[in-house]
Amino acid sequence: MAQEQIQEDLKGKTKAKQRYLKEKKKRRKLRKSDGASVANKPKQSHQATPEAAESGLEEQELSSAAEEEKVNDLRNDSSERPQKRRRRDASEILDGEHKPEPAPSENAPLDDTPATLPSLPSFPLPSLPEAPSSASLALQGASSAVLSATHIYREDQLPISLDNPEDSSLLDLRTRTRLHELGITELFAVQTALVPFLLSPGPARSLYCPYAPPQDICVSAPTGSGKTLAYVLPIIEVLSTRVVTRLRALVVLPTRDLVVQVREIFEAVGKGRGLKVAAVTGSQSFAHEQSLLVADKSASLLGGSSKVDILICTPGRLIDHLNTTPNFSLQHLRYLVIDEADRLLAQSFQEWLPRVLSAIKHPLKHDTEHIPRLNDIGHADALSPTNTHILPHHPQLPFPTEKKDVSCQKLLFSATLTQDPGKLASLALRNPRYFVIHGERASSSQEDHVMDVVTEKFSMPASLSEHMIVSETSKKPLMFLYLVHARKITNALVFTKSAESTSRLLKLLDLFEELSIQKGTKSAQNRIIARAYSSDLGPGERKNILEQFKSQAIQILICSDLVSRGVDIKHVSHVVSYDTPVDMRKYVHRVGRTARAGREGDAWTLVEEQEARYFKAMLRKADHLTNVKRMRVSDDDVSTLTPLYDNALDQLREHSARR
Ligand SMILES: Nc1ncnc2c1ncn2[C@@H]1O[C@H](COP(=O)(O)OP(=O)(O)OP(=O)(O)O)[C@@H](O)[C@H]1O
Repeated sequence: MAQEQIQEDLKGKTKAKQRYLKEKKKRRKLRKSDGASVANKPKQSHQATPEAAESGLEEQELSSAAEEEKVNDLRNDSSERPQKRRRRDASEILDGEHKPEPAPSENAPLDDTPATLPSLPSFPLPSLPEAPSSASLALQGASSAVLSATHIYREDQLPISLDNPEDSSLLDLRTRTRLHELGITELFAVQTALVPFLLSPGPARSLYCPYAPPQDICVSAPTGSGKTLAYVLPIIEVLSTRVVTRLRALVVLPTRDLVVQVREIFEAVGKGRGLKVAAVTGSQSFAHEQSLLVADKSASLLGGSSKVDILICTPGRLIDHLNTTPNFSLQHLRYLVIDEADRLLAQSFQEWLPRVLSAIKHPLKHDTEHIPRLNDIGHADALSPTNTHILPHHPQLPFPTEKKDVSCQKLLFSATLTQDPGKLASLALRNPRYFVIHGERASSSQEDHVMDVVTEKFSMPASLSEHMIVSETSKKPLMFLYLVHARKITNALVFTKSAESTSRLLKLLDLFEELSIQKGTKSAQNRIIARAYSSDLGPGERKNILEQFKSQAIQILICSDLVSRGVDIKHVSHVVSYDTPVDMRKYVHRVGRTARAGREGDAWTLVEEQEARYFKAMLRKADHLTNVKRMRVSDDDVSTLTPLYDNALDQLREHSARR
């Protein structure tokens, strides 16, 4: 019985379900045919149909339809919403603060047209200030002395006349005659600017000028342009007027070779003028140097004692004498010359510069016990005029006691003068005056010249030709042999980076020459003579080798950078940088050993492939890349040298292995 009842119920339920499914089908059809209208159908409240209420399935169906409608509503409204949002944003900006949106009144008509906004005031867009030019940046730190430098050009030369007693160079007739004897008939540009300036009538020509102390001088002029004579001539001219011998000119140079060279020039030009010149470098015993410098070592003299008028020295030896030699005093100095100034300023050996500057200004230890009385001194001029204030009052003092300064004038010279304010400040220059010597007058404007000085772009001799050969490291010695044999380079200075590199290159060249003679490719008379020149050699040996090179008994001198600065050997026609110079200053000084005093000269740099980028960048930075021509050497160019070279290389390896 119960079984039957259950089956009846199931039938009833199945019928209801069938009815529901029919209805559902109908609705679906209707929805499909009425698709668009359904989409736009106004929103209405959903009421569950009685059938739907019968099943959970229907509820689900209805909620998804409602969802669909919501989406449609959102789509329809989407065109309006951003406008509303924009309006609110604009009012926010105008009022400067967020205002809550007013609630729309119930009767207010729906306004779909966008409200006209008041026009916004326009403000300039923020932008970065214009970047200053590199020129103005560079000039910012430049001193007024550099900006108002005197620029001179290579062609500004001044003839030295013997007929006219009043020559415009202001040189004494005796000096002019001497210059003619030495074959110098006109002043080079740097001399044309400096000699008349340093010899102008007035305090500039006096031995002491404590009340009108002279301006200090900084000179930047290319290598071989005659800077040495530019200071030698005025010093000889002014010091020749002296009565008593005092140390009045001190020339400081970085190397012994340069000291010897400058001393020879002073002696040659000053011949017959009665001035005593000495050089101290440490190549002689200290006691011997002391006996050259001071006459009296026994008593303590306020004014010091000197046997020389002009002293040329290296900084190290100078400090030794300042510290140790009794009565060696700089208080009478009229000229302090710092040649190759940038190199010397980079050298802090025993703090040489502050020590020298202090010895010029304060020559005496302020130790009253040791100050003798005026009567004991004997000579009124024993003490320099600047220091008379330390004497006890005496009515007959020859100098008034007004404010005065030391008469010493500092003269700085270099082909690569530094613009480093820190280094220049250490010199305590007095109202400095700059002189800069350039190449051709027409090549650049005055502003360009100032920029070149400030950015340390150095002038080069106009008569110099520059080349570079880029090669594999292993082929560099072969390239050197190519220059020597195929390019016939002779009277050459060859620069290497180290004493080791120097001796290996020399050995290779010697072996190659020997093999050439053995194989009969050259005669013994045509053998190229080369020597090494480095600081490893003693002073006597160095002097000897330099003299042989000057007399052309040696054709190739392989050397370190010891002789890259200042050394003046007239017949050097070629310079080879076997190892690339590490900076532009070094490059300028190396290549400057040739093409001196207007003569022609060739410079070659051998650049290893991996260094080429750096080397070119260095030249480009100095605006000099276009001046250095690249030369390509093919295998064919060196084919005749290669077998002997390989042979020489094998022998060199064996030689090195034996050592
Ligand atoms: N007025 C002149 N007439 C002829 N020759 C001169 C004159 N002045 C200098 N010389 C010669 O020019 C050469 C170079 O001079 P100097 O050595 O003074 O050059 P520099 O400018 O000091 O070079 P560097 O910067 O390389 O030291 C020397 O041989 C010198 O004798």
